[in-house]
Amino acid sequence: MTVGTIPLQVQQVSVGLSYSATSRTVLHDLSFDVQAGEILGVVGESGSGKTTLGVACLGLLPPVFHTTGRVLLAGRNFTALPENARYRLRGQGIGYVPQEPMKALNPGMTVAAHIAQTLPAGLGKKERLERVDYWLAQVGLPSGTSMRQAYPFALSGGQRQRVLLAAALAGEPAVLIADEFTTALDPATRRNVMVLLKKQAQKRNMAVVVISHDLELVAHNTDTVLVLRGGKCVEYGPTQTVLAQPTSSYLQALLALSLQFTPRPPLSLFEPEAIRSAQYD
Ligand SMILES: Nc1ncnc2c1ncn2[C@@H]1O[C@H](COP(=O)(O)OP(=O)(O)OP(=O)(O)O)[C@@H](O)[C@H]1O
Repeated sequence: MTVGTIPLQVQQVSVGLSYSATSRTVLHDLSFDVQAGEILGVVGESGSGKTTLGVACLGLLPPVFHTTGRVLLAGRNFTALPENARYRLRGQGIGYVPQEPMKALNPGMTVAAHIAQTLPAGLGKKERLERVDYWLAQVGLPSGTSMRQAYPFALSGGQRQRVLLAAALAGEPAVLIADEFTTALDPATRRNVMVLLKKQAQKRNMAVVVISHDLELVAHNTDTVLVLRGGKCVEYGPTQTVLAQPTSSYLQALLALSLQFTPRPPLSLFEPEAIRSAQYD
């Protein structure tokens, strides 16, 4: 990539959805850039269009969706490319960690095969094996035969998410879109993979889009944030500024809600009555 080129530019992207009697707009006229080394957080309530935005950037929305506008990768109009050219760019031009690991992993492929398929072409067998082990270790999974030869059904949810992250990072993409990729991870592992992602973004000038419900994760780990509501951008800018001075009533309410959380007195285990009578409103 030429120095100074912006890895990801989303320009006036709108996405409509039509099937049967349904016809509506899911994303409304979104525009933003993600610079080399930048991590952009995309937040918003369920159904606000976060995943649709990520998949639209990859040009992988199913036919019920209609996309207008442009997605540029390193200045090149990705949207206008024929599908075979876009296919070649996925993995190393633009990588993806999908939201649903079990759907994304091929049940007939081992962990090693998932990671190896995104590695740069032309590596020898020994180097491929070493790189698979390297990426497994990077995401905190054991390297070695038993993990390499495991099939997805034998993995926990958090292990599956990390295999997908390892596979995406192994492609050394210029742009990475990671959709809710820490939901099945314990807090320590979540922290470690975020540290890994930040280091990779800086080391390789990778532009990253992190899609998440988790305001805290976004607050601590992203440079910029885009808040979606009903498919519209209601806030966009440097994360610390946007979170410190929210202009939309939506983000103000969201922030107030996260601050209002007060821990409840602990319930004694093995006391079903206490659990039944507890108020979780
Ligand atoms: N394959 C599909 N067919 C029809 N409608 C869809 C499809 N995928 C998504 N939608 C609709 O598009 C809208 C945006 O969905 P999307 O998955 O992008 O939201 P989201 O913000 O990622 O939600 P979540 O946080 O729950 O993952 C929703 O109204 C959803 O119902």
